[in-house]
Amino acid sequence: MTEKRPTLTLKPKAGGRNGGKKAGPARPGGAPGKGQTAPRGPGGTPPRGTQPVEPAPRDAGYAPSRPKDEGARLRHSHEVKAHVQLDYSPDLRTDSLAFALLGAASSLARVRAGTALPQALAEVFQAYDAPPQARGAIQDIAYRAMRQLGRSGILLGMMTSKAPEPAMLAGLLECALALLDPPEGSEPPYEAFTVVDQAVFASSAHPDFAHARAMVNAVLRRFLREREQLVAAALRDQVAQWNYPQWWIDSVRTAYPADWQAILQAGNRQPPLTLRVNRRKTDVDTYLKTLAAAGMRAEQVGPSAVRLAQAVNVAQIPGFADGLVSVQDAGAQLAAPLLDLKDGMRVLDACAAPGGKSGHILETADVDLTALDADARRLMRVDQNLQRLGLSATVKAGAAEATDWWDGRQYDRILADVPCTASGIVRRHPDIRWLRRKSDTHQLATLSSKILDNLWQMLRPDGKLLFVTCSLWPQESEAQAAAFAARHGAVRLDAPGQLLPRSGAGQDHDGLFYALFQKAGA
Ligand SMILES: C[S@@+](CC[C@H](N)C(=O)[O-])C[C@H]1O[C@@H](n2cnc3c(N)ncnc32)[C@H](O)[C@@H]1O
Repeated sequence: MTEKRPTLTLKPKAGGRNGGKKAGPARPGGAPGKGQTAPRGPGGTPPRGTQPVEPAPRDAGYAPSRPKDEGARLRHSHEVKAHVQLDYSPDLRTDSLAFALLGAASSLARVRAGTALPQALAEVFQAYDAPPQARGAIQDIAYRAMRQLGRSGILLGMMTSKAPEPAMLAGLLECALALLDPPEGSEPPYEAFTVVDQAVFASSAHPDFAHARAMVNAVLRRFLREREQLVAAALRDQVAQWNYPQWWIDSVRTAYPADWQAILQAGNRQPPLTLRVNRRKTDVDTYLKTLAAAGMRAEQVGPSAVRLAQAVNVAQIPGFADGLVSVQDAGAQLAAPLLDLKDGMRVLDACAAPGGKSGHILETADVDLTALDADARRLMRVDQNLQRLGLSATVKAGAAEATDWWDGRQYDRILADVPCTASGIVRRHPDIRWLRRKSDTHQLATLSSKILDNLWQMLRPDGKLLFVTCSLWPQESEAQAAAFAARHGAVRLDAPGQLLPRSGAGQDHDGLFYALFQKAGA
C-alpha cells in the first residue's frame, strides 16, 4: 500500500486558526442533509422539498457522427485528449481540506458534463471511498461552489488567458474561490492561506493537473492580492452579480418585473430544513416539545409544518425513522389540504415519486390511493417512504400521459405534480440553473399538457384535479393552467396560483404553482 502523502489537515476557521485536524463540513446547512436533495432531467423533476437524490442526464454521452468522407486515420498526438480521471482516488488523507477540494472539484466537473449534483456527489463518494465526515466537507464545498459559479467563472476568466483544462482543474479553482470569496455578509469558512495551500496540494495530488499547481497557486494568490479590484470588475457582469446564466436572469426579469431581484436572491439562499408532522402519529405542539427536549430550536410555519432553526442530517431528526415526521418544504405541504380529501375517496397521485405528497394525502384521510410514476426506480422511494410512515397505497409504474395502467374507473381526486424545469426550487438545487437550457421549458410544458389532458378523462364529474409545478416560468404554470381550463371547460377553483420563493420569519417556502380544477357535474 502506498504511504499517504503528508497533508495539512485542518478544520473550519470557526474552530481556531489551524487548530483542528479535520476538514469537516465548513458550516452546517451548506447543503441538504442526507437523502434530502433531488433529481432532474426532462423526464423527472425533483420533489419539492421532499427527499430526493437522482440523476439529471443531459447530452453528456452525445457524440457527433463522423463526416462520411472522413476515412480511418491515426490521430496526431496533439489531437488526442486524454480521458480525465474523475474517479482517480487521490493519495491524500481523507480528513484533509485538499481531499475535500478534489472531491468537490470532481463533482463540479461531472455537473459540467450534465450530471445532477446529488448524483455527481454520490459517484464521487463511491469513487473516493469517502468516509462520512469527508462526504460532509465535499458536499458543503460543492454546494457553495454551485451557488457562486457565475462569479467564480468570471473571476477566473479575468485571471487566466484561457479556460483551465481539464474541467476538474477549473472546478478546483472554482471551489477554492468559493471558499475564499463567500457571499456578502457571510464569514469565510477557512483561513485564506489554508485554502490556497490545500488547493495547491490537491492539484499536485491529481495526475491530470499536477503540472498546473504553480498556476493554481498564482491564480489564488493573485485573487487574494487584488481581490477588491477583481471583484468590482467582475460584478459589472450580471452573471457574476447574480450567479445565474444570463438567459435565466432575463427570463425572471421578464416574468416578474417587480420581484426579479428578490427571486434571484431567494434562489441563492440556503434552504431551511422544514418537516411535516405526521398527524396520524403526533401533533405539532407535541412534536415541538420533542424537539425542544432534544435541544433543537424550531417554529411552526404551516398547519403541519415545522422549520428547524439549524439543518441537520435526517438521522438526527427525532422520530424520523419511526415516521413521526417527513422532510417537506412548507409550500409543498399545501397540496394535500387543497385536494379537500374525504375518507373513502378514490385518489390518483399521477407523478408521485418519491412520495412526499402521497404520504401527506394518506396522513390526511383514509383514501384509496394510487401512486403512479413513470420512473420505476424512483417508485421504490414511494414504497420506502410510505412504509416508514406506516401507510399504504397501490404503487404503479406508468406514464401519466398514457392509459395502459388505468383500470377505467374514475377518480374523485387527482394530483398532477408534473415534471417541470424545477426553476422554483433552485435554493435546494443550485445546480439546476447551470444544467437547464431555455428550450427545456417548452419540452416540459408540452409533456405536462399531454399529462393534464389525459388525466382529465380519469376524473369523475364534480371531481377535482390539482395541478402543481415547482416552476417559475409562466409557460409551465399559469399559461398552462389557463390553456387547460379553456380546452376542457374546467371550472377553476380557489388556489394559491404562483407562489414566489420566500425565506424569512413565518413564511418560508419554495417557488411553486397551484391551480385547482373541477369537472362540471354529470
Ligand atoms: C415533481 S416530481 C413529483 C414529486 C412528488 N409528487 C412528491 O411530492 O414527492 C415529478 C415526478 O414526475 C415523474 N414523471 C416524469 N414524467 C412522467 C410521466 N410521463 N408520467 C408520470 N410521471 C412522470 C418523475 O419521475 C418525478 O418523480
